[in-house]
Amino acid sequence: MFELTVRGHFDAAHFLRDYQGKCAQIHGHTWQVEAKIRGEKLGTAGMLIDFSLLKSKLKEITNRLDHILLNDFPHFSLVNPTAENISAYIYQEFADSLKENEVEVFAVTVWESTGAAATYFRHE
Ligand SMILES: Nc1nc2c(c(=O)[nH]1)N=C([C@H](O)[C@H](O)COP(=O)(O)OP(=O)(O)OP(=O)(O)O)CN2
Ligand SMILES: [Zn+2]
Repeated sequence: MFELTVRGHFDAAHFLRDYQGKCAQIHGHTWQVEAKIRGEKLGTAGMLIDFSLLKSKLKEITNRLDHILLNDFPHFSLVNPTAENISAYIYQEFADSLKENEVEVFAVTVWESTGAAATYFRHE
């Protein structure tokens, strides 16, 4: 089994509903995103899947979230734009974008700051 890792980032504002504390106020983060892909079969070039393809697909997703107020983004109108919910959103979108490829999106981690991150992965 092979595991590949690609990283991206986006800058966005958010505020947390149902939350007592400073994060209930609008504020921003540079969100770092890390996605892990797993698979067994290498192609003839010796690659599981091209890093450039993974990075461009991840960028297409992070670009949707870049320089916006996350609370205005349709997906986050019902669920709070926490690191947890953002990692689950990116996981699902990334997995959908790779469904034609013989790889599995294993996990997506979203770092809200250097000291705090949330990871989404599917429990077997
Ligand atoms: N489990 C989660 N907890 C919190 C989340 C989250 O997404 N998941 N988000 C927040 C806030 O967005 C907040 O911006 C981050 O809070 P906090 O780390 O307390 O604040 P700072 O980045 O300013 O860090 P300092 O250590 O206070 O400088 C809160 N919790
Ligand atoms: Zn925040």
